Amino acid sequence: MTTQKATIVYTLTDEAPALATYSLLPIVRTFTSVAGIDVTLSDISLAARILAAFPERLSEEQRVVDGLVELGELTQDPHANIIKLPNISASVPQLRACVAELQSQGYDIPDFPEEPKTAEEKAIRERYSKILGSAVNPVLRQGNSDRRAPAAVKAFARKYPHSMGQWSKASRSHADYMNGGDFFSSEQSVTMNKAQTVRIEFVNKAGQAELKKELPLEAGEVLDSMYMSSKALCDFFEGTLQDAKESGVMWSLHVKATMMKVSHPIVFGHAVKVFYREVFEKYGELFDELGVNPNNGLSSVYDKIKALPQSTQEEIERAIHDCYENRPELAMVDSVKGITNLHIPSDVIVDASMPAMIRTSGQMWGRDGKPKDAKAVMPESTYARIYQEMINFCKTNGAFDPRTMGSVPNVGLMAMKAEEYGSHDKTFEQTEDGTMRVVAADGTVLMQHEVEKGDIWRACQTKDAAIRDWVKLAVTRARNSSTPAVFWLDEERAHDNELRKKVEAYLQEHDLNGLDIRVMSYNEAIRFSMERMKRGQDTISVTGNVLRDYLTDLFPIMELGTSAKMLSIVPMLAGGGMYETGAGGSAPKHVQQLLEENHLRWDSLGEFLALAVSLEELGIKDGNARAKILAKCLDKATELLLDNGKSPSRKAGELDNRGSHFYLSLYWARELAAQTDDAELAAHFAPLAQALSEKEAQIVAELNSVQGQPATELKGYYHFEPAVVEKVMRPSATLNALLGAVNG
Ligand SMILES: NC(=O)C1=CN([C@@H]2O[C@H](COP(=O)(O)OP(=O)(O)OC[C@H]3O[C@@H](n4cnc5c(N)ncnc54)[C@H](OP(=O)(O)O)[C@@H]3O)[C@@H](O)[C@H]2O)C=CC1
Ligand SMILES: O=C(O)CCC(=O)C(=O)O
Ligand SMILES: [Mg+2]
Repeated sequence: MTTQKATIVYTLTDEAPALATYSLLPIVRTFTSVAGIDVTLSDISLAARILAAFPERLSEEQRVVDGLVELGELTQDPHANIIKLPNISASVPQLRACVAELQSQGYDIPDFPEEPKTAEEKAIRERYSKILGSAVNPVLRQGNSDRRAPAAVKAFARKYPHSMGQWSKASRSHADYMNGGDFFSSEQSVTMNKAQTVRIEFVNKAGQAELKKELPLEAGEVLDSMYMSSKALCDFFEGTLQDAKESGVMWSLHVKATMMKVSHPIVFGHAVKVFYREVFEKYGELFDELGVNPNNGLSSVYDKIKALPQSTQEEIERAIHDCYENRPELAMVDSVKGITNLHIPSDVIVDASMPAMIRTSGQMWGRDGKPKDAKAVMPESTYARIYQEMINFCKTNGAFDPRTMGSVPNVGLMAMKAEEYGSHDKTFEQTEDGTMRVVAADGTVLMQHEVEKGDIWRACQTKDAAIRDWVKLAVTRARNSSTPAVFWLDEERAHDNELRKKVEAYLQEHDLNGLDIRVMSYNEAIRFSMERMKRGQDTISVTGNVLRDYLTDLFPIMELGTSAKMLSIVPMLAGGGMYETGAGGSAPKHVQQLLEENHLRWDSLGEFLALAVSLEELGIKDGNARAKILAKCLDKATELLLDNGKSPSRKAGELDNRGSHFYLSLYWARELAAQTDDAELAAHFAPLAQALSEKEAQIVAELNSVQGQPATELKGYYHFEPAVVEKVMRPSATLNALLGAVNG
């Protein structure tokens, strides 16, 4: 019944969103096929990316295509239409767990070499380093970011507000950050007046220069350099621990070891070594021999000491426990299992963890499973200050009220690996004292820092084309939403001052008539936005990459209870579109619940919203009228789903992810059957709408009755067996049969 051919690439990722895909994708395909749209699946899960990196070690049947490479190329195609679900940005412990699982399934994948020595190990490590941390998003995000809560979602949150913990003026929770010696205090920044290749060099105390990296830069590109003093960092950690102990608040650490995948694990490692100072002092040499790496958290100690005799293991475990006596109480990730904040660097990720804390009256979970006031330690003061501002605001004004509060959408600079996002290959942990410097092609020293052994030095680059597009996107968003926009650019930051000049210049390229566009420092910007938000007014935040990440969890979690309900669009520089689903992650806790009681509380609202925009865009670009109708009806279906309370519940036995997908298909089919723009399309969906309506009770019963007991073993966590997951995620024979009948 169709004439045009178009493709949406839907990503298969990890954990909860991957499970949800097994239920949602067959539904989506049933609908899109009538508009001649293929929805193809591209596997960019952690497991697939590892398998794709070692083809020569796998048999023909075991080999997989490198989905990420393919998608990376696709981003350069003006017709690209990609729906991107959240994926694991793997920490080393996650990567190792995935490797072990693949090995146990018979894949001859090499171990991750922690400290590569031979050439072969170094080559293996090199391949793994491309998979570690935030490795997918920077490749796919070939455009800037436009994240906001659609009107229907905001209206729903106002009508049915999520719970918000009360804030007391007496709360002792606060953010703590360095007052010197951090990246913020040392940042330098230059804008290239012409294209050239600069050199990053280290000059030792004897005056010998060592080339660390050559960096080809474009004209107009902004280059920053900065360092964090390891001494200042460790003194800071010690000070915060003593302060927390004396004042009786819990201690917690919030970093982004996945996205800042080189610098933040080192910061995390210092925290582990300072917290467990006695243990590392006493067993340091033994730990070195065993290959303990504190950057991987205390789990690395537990893991490596398994090789020791039982009595030594117990002795070390006792020493660990003794530390808890002298240190403040440590925030827990899982108090039942005794997993602390310092166990694994990817368990507490600042963008999600700080808003969760602020939403919970500024409290985190203690050893006894009870919520308590906490000191939130975020060493880098550049961004930590905004959290203190929000905490101050809540202490003064009480918790935000989702029924009345306004919205803070975000336009984020992220294209072409902007800012810290792309700093990984330009981050160096110093091995001796000396000078790090950036030297221009003509020999001029552009920037330099005196550094000491252990300091973390990094450079960040931001391309002019990305900045120009970001300014354009901000103006477009301000115009389309008739909302004031604030560029968050700190007067105290060297980098932001370079950006300020460009923003001022590029704004002149646009018609600003009637728009309210301002530039403010971070503290001023967040206060301004929160004051307006409290009065029910919206303010667009236009920010750099890290603030984009932080704010698109922070504000949505206050406004909507979760960032899963965000519309997250990446208009790519080459003309294509990527539609991210939500703004959060892959929710590992949800998988645990599915395994324990066969209930998946993952909310696919982000997927629904992304799909509607993806279809609409296809409709416009290809002149595909049916795609436009599908998009319009999908948006209506999503609104109905919200209004009728058909989102997943958190409790087993009630409607879950699968049930919400059923309702989406029911409402979508009804809307299509009822629309009058395309009679053939209406006739096509009328029988499905009728059948789904008639069988509603039966289907819901089939979907809910499987819950309450453990799900079938998925035969893997990172690399589960598709046939088994399909069975678990599609338990309603009635629904499957009805969808199958449409597909013929
Ligand atoms: N875009 C991407 O690819 C991103 C990937 N990640 C990756 O995700 C993993 C987990 O990160 P983490 O920081 O724990 O953050 P998550 O966002 O995955 O989890 C935090 C909590 O947010 C809630 N949540 C998030 N998404 C949904 C959803 N769709 N439906 C319902 N609830 C939701 C859940 O709360 P509750 O448990 O209370 O239901 C969840 O436990 C990491 O491996 C990280 O690297 C993280 C961010 C973005
Ligand atoms: O790439 C990542 O690791 C996560 C990114 C993220 O959290 C975000 O973009 O919101
Ligand atoms: Mg984020």
